[in-house]
Order: sequence, then structure tokens, then C-alpha cells
Amino acid sequence: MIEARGLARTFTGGHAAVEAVRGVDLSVAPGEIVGFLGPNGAGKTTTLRMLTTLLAPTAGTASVAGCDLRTDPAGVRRGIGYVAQGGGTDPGVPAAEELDLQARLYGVPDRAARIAALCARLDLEGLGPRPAGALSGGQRRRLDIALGLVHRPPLLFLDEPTAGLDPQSRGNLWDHIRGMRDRDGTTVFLTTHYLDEADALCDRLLIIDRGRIVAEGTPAGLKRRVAGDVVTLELADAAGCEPARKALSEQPGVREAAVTGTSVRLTVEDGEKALMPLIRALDGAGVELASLNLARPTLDDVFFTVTGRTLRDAA
Ligand SMILES: Nc1ncnc2c1ncn2[C@@H]1O[C@H](COP(=O)(O)OP(=O)(O)OP(=O)(O)O)[C@@H](O)[C@H]1O
Repeated sequence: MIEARGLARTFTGGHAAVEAVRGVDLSVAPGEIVGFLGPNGAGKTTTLRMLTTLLAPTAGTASVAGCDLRTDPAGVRRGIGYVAQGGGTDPGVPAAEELDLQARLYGVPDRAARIAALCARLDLEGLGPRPAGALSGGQRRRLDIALGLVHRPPLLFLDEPTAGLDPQSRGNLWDHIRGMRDRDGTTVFLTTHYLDEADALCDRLLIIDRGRIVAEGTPAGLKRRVAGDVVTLELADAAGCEPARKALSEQPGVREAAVTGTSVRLTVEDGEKALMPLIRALDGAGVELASLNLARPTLDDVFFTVTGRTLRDAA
């Protein structure tokens, strides 16, 4: 659905050129919900604006919804829906009018039926007469999404879809986004800087930092592959730390072992599988264990592993 190679954009015009996106390769398959995750200023919106034909790349090529970005931008626009950060509705215009105008713009043949179906899907029924400015934050986002979907695009781009929404409205919007994929097979490419959103909603993630993709995979796969599980063993006596570190670091699946105070912190491939052999190894080395903790990594740990910063520090 999306194939991009070496996509780049440098902004000139200020006193210094800004390399906002520095050669991004990405592939998105039909029916996927792909999250583009990164701190503020990482290059998410710039990439999205290039993929949606709103901004010309300074380098690279891309095929989006089956059309070439450079040679057939009109074809790309027909095949995609785009919901900008904060949406694009006029606060004074009734929701029904916005939807009707959008449907006319795209020449949708069965306008009334299409709008009714979308309103039913996105829980907007009965809200048509209300101006967008009189809708709740969640309702306005759902209206933005309905506007993006009026012409039945197979691919929908969402820029920070849940920014500024309360937790309940965010969860509700996630359900709607999943529903569009599950019922209609809509492919969704969204940007976010929320770790929980990336984790809960997306099938696959691309993590971008300073204009470059630094990691990609499923949320679970990334956490396992990039960060590993963390096992912390608290020892009864600091004297046991060094023999423990040596014995434990020789165990299969142990990637790193570090000592702080009376504890040994291990990064392991599969924490649950590793626990029993680790305890046996400690026993074998004659070291007494006081307590033990297994922690699954977060996407923030993944970001830290690949960039040396946390997402929050980087934002
Ligand atoms: N029109 C522009 N002119 C100059 N620099 C720009 C322009 N648009 C974006 N930039 C810069 O390019 C970089 C990437 O910006 P971009 O908006 O793509 O980041 P982002 O990851 O979407 O951030 P956010 O999460 O804050 O929306 C930033 O340093 C930004 O200041």
C-alpha cells in the first residue's frame, strides 16, 4: 500500500537548512495499522505530508495506494484519506454540511447513503445539525475521520489522531480505527508520540528520530528484540555480586549483566524461560539470593536502546 525509498526533505529559507527527513525507507501492507512513533520534531508530520502529496520531497521515491508520488499525485490523492493534526473542520459549519461538501468535492455518487453509513459507523448519528465547534473533542475527531473516509479510500493517514483527547475518548477512537480496518480492510498509517497508543493500537511500528527510522517491528517484537527482558536479582551479600555476575552472564540467552550495589541486572532474551536456569546457576556458584524481579521492557526502553535517550527526554 505504501513503498517509499530514500524519502527526504530539507527545509531551506531560514538562516540554516533543516534536514527534517533524511532518507526514509518504509513499506506498509494492505490492512495494516502502522504507527509512526517519535518525539516532537522527529520528522513525522513532514513524512506524512510528503506521502500525502502536500509537500514535495527533496529526494527519494514513493508509491502510495498504487500510484507514483511524483508522476501521479492526483492518483495518490484519490486513493487516500488524510486527517491533519487538529483536523480541518470549520467550527461554525454544521457537521452534515461539512460531510456533504466533502462528498461533492470527491464526486461521491451515493452521497446521502455514504454519509449515513459513515455516521452510523463513527457514532455521529444525530449530530449533523451541530456546528463542529459545538462537538466534543472525541466527536470532532470522529467527524474529521468521517471526512477523510467519505470517498472510500483504501488508505487513511492520521496525524496525531488522539492528541488532546481524554483517556476515555482516546480508547473509543482506537476502537473506531480498529473497526475501520477490521470491517472495511482500510489500511491506516498514523503518527503518534504516545507510547500507549503505539502499543495498544498499532500492528507494526516505525520509530523515527531526527529524520531517520531507528527501529521497526511489531510492538511486542521490538520490545523483545531491541530491549530484551530485564531480570534483577537482589543478593543477600554484596560479596556475591561478582561471582554471580560471572556465572549468570555465561547462561544462554543472557545479553548483558551489570552489578549495582547488592543487585545484578541482566538483560535476557526471554525472561520467563531464563528464570529457572538463572536460579540454578546462582545456586551452583554458591551465591544466596534475597529476591528476584522480572520486568518486560516498554517502548521507551526500545527508544532508549536505539538512541541513548528516552522518548520523553527527546520530546
Ligand atoms: N516549513 C518548515 N520550515 C522549516 N523547518 C520545518 C518546517 N516544517 C518542519 N520543520 C522542522 O522539521 C523538523 C521536523 O518537523 P515535523 O513537524 O515533521 O516533526 P514531528 O515529528 O511531526 O513533530 P511533532 O510531533 O511536534 O508534530 C523540525 O525540526 C521542524 O522544526
